Amino acid sequence: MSENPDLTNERASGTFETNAMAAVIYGSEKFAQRRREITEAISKIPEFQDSHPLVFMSREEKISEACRKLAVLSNYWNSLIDTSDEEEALHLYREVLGLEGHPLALHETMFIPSLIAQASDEQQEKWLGRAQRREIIGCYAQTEMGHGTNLRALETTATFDISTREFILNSPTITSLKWWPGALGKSANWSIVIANLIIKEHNYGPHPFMVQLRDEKSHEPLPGITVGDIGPKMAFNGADNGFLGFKNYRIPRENMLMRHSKVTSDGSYIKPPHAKIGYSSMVKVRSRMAMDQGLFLASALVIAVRYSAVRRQGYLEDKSREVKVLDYQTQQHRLFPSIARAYAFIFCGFETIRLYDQLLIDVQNGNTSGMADLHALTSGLKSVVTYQTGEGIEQARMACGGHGYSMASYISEIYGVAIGGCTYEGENMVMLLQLARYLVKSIEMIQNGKSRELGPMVAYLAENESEIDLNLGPNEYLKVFEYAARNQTWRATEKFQKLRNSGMSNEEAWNQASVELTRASRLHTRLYIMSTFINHVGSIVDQKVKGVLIDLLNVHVTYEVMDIGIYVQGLLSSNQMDLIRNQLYVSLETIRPNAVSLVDSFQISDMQLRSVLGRRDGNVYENLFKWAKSSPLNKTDVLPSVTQYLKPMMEKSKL
Ligand SMILES: CCCCCCCCCC/C=C\CCCCCCCC(=O)SCCNC(=O)CCNC(=O)[C@H](O)C(C)(C)COP(=O)(O)OP(=O)(O)OC[C@H]1O[C@@H](n2cnc3c(N)ncnc32)[C@H](O)[C@@H]1OP(=O)(O)O
Ligand SMILES: Cc1cc2nc3c(=O)[nH]c(=O)nc-3n(C[C@H](O)[C@H](O)[C@H](O)COP(=O)(O)OP(=O)(O)OC[C@H]3O[C@@H](n4cnc5c(N)ncnc54)[C@H](O)[C@@H]3O)c2cc1C
Repeated sequence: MSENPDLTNERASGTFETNAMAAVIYGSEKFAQRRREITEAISKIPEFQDSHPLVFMSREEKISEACRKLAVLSNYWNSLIDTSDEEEALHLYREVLGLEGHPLALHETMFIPSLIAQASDEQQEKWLGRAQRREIIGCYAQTEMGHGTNLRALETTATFDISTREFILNSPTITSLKWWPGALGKSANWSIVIANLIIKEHNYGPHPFMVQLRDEKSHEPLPGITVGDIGPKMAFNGADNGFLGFKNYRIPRENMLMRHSKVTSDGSYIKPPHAKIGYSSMVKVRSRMAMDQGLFLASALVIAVRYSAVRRQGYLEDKSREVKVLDYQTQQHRLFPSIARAYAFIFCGFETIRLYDQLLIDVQNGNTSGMADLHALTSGLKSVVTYQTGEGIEQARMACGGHGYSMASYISEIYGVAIGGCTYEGENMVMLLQLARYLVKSIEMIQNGKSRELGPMVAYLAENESEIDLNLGPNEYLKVFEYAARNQTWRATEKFQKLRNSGMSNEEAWNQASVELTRASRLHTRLYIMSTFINHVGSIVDQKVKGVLIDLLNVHVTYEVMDIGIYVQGLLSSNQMDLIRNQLYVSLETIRPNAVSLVDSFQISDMQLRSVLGRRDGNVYENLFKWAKSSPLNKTDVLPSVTQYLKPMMEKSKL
């Protein structure tokens, strides 16, 4: 079937090459090209296709389907990608497995990175290759039923038995059961387990241990291990998140991951170079989240924008034909700022991934000085990005009207998976408060006359306000954001200090200032996102691409400033606010002809999107009907439930 002419026309109105834009989105022409090649190669392998639509499958079927594809994938892995390239691997996983989770997701995202960051050279020699070759499947078991946030209260213990030189693992209570780890329930046979290290009755706090859970031949749980699946979730049901308990389960001393902290055979403890170095796997995942969430948001927008260009409803001036709903200003206001955010998040993602890779090298060389900065940055970024991604996906769903609510759109599944990011890798409020600690410390440095020692990301906190001339473009909007973030950070810090100085405990003062503190963290992070977007656009060479991205940046800066209006009342007059509002409306119109091309540029395949509404060819209606007919409920005209219950009920009512 040929392409829907409405989409053909939209594509013809684009002013730039989508391949050139994809090169900007994905950081290089080479990688954008590799993504296309991988997608093309996968499309020719029939076993990678869903055996039937995932949305009609039960959980067991989803997990089985994911395992089937992983088994097929193992035959093609080396021929499809450069296995040393993490981004290629991720693209392959996304294309083949989609986003509903699978038994290797945590193996790749946390188990292997933990071995790289936490295992000594000898331990890597023993386990890393096996993990990378997928001879074993691992997970990351940290969260317990009773505690996920407050790691200092974890209850699982690893007690050193000096006589046998083993650790004895125990789960002393119900609440100490590990709860949530992905792939733990049914798939993983090894795990990195975070447990309190106890030597001679002294608790040294949470440390990582390499623990075998299941027999490598029979896959049966080993004696002393209780393990299983925690049941269905809001989404992500292709993953077997699990529970895990230990009863006097012994592992050799050499199974504590000892790159940083160490326990010698005589039970001596050697401290790590930084107290929080064991938290690196979390920082690794957080540093990826802006990218991953940006792609979740992008997926929902591809669906909503393409569909809005083929969906016709109502009239504007021309009464001879209904308009594309994408021509309504409300629809543009609902979708275009999110397109800008998706671009911005991906740009930020590349930046934080690079920063993590650099930090890993620094830490391996004994330099831990960058840890606090990256922890603060990624804590704020994961919180803001996951929240705004959730908002953007939900707006995309509503923008598709009734069909958006159908699983045929697939947007609800994208939403369910993405929104999990607000919780996993540190609950958002908690992580905003981690960033707030860093911001408060920065203000205290300024108060103590140490402004010069501030890092580049917080230097603006020490600056004075300057006049704003909004006609000058994005950098002036950045100043508006700096003003808002600076003002709020000072106000929140002063509130905290005032409460503390009034005699309140540090903890209670912090708690009573915490809503204001989280607001400061959000503004600081949104400033970082805007500034990264501006810098990125500034570095683009292709003039056509740059021109469109400047238009998109204009949508971004005007929308973001309008969105934080309450924080800039002291800086901007109501006339200036009106000016910005009008600039936003103008920029929505400017970007309109490029809307479809901007989402096409994400180059997310139909196979990955799984959306009837978001099909690249725009042939929505005939496929929607086909999809509905394939619903299991339509296998027969008369359901057994009708025969068994409704018919007798109706018959009875006739009497
Ligand atoms: C290659 C191919 C890849 C293929 C991949 C396929 C992918 C497929 C699709 C994937 C899609 C989805 C994947 C889903 C994956 C889901 C993964 C989810 C995994 C998890 O959730 S794991 C569990 C995560 N848990 C958490 O995040 C817990 C949150 N809590 C904490 O982090 C901490 O407890 C805390 C809140 C930070 C507090 O810690 P603590 O009490 O110890 O510390 P204090 O508050 O007292 O702070 C002390 C001091 O320490 C500083 N600090 C804290 N953390 C760090 C750190 N990480 N680094 C540096 N410094 C840190 C803190 O700032 C304080 O400093 P200060 O005293 O203020 O100077
Ligand atoms: C899809 C998914 C996958 C996961 N995968 C894994 C995994 O692979 N491995 C793993 O170990 N874990 C995993 N987890 C667990 C996850 O990391 C935790 O659920 C998360 O860190 C939040 O911790 P919690 O559940 O204890 O929340 P809680 O801390 O109980 O949060 C409840 C509420 O209390 C608030 N709160 C808590 N502490 C504070 C505070 N100090 N100040 C202010 N407010 C506070 C929170 O903001 C929140 O509103 C996963 C979770 C999900 C949803």
